Amino acid sequence: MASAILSFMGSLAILSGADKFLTKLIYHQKFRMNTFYLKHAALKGLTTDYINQENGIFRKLQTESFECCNGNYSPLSNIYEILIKLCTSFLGLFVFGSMLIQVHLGIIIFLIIITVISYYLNQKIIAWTAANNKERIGYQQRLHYINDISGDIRSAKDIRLYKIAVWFSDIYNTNMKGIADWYKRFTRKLLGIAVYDSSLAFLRESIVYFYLLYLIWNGQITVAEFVMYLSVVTNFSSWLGNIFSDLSSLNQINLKINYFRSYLEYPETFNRNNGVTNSVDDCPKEIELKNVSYRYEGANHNTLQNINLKINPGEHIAIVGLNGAGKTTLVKLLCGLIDPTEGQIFYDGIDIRKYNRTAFYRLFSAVFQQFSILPVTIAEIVSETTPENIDYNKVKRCLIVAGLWNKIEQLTNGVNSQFGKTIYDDGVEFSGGEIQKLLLARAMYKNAPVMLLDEPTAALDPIAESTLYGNYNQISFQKTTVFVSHRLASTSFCDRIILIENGKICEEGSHNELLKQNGTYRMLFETQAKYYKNNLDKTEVAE
Ligand SMILES: Nc1ncnc2c1ncn2[C@@H]1O[C@H](COP(=O)(O)OP(=O)(O)OP(=O)(O)O)[C@@H](O)[C@H]1O
Repeated sequence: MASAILSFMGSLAILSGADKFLTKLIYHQKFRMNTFYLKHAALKGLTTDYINQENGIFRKLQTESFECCNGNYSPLSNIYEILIKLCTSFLGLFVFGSMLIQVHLGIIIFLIIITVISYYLNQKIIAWTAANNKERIGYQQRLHYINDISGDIRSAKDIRLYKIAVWFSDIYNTNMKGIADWYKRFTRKLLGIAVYDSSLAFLRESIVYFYLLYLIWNGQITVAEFVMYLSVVTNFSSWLGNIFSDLSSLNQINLKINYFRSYLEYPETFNRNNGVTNSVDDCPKEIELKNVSYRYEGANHNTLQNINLKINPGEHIAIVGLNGAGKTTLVKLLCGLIDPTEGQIFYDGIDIRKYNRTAFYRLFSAVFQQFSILPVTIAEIVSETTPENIDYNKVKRCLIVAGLWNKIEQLTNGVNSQFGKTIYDDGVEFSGGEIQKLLLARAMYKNAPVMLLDEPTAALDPIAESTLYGNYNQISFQKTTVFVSHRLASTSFCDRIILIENGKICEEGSHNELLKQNGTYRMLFETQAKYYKNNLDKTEVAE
């Protein structure tokens, strides 16, 4: 008897020690695995085809994937812990099972049946949670959004001027109430299952208890053994229950890993590791669009429809049109951020799908309306390279032509000043127009053969704008340029103006040719000119 009790106590100590030791041992491994997969998730996001980033399904998978490996309690880091728990549970099951088998095999079978029933009862909670999770996540997303935006400097002005705080506070309360209701329903479900679960545990304990009493009655075990076996039964049931719940957790993690895998394996359609590179040099080549149409994912009509356009090497093109006409979409097509849904685009006579896309991007310097600037030094932003590789004279030249040098000169650290205060307390903040000049300097530094400027002057003051037009020849020297603008007068220095209307090229020619056509361009131009002229006339009359 003493040996049985000793082996019982020893097994308990070994199992709990093994569990603690292994859990500590994997701590470092968990961290390594998290960072490894986080890096892959980030790399996929950074390098995936641009079109994937515009795709709702991809973005959802991306969010799920980051959640899967972010933090010490993420599903991926739990794998190790669960596997260790499973090992110790199996060991415990084996140790206590071998003790119980000496009493009666039927007890083991009975305990397994009770545990399986309890497991299926608990599966009901998991199924309920899965079915109602979308609702809970919705509340949480809205609450997170408000939490995030409350500290976002970009929204701070609108929040104050449009009384958004009051509005958001109502939304906050509604969602807090929604989530509290959700947890109330969840708890009710949990309690319902807990009643059944406790009844099962009671049934289990009673039957085993009476059976062991019966054995004492018959003189088959002593009172001391009775007490020990009671404890063995509880331990056996607990290890068995752990195994079932760990297997269920592994199953759920498996689902999340499937999301992660779908994200990492999300199809990439652009040529990356192979493809043509021989036309990618400093010399601009002919660009031709043949019957190009483009439809955004989920849209019910084409944004661009059957575009045919040839841009000669070194030609300066202006693209004009009303809001939503498709100008930016055309620019994205030209530089290969998106591929036509119909038709083909050729660069130097070769379909751009055949190019190595990474090399192809070297052909373009672009300034988009939506920009991204990293919190690094001004020189690093302009040169897009590390400090040891920066050509500081070139940085200066580009900043002068972009009209930003006077501002940079006044900064204590000049071009080595950090941009923005998101990371550096002493970072410098720029106005909208100054940011646009910085982006222009960056585009010039890249010195690519094709320059794409999508409304580069929208935020510039009249003098800065006029200086830019004056410098345009210098900026665009020996380059093909595509200049998108709503200021029609500014397009007159371009060789050719393309007017896009309803996704099609409606008018094409020089400024004077388009005025003579008496069409939409003339109407738009006169509408804009009239505004300036009328104001000027009024001022002169007043004088
Ligand atoms: N990522 C997108 N997903 C779905 N539709 C889009 C997307 N981007 C643009 N669109 C749609 O395509 C149309 C053309 O957009 P685009 O940005 O090309 O117009 P634009 O001529 O540059 O307009 P603006 O002068 O206002 O800048 C718009 O009606 C817009 O709703």
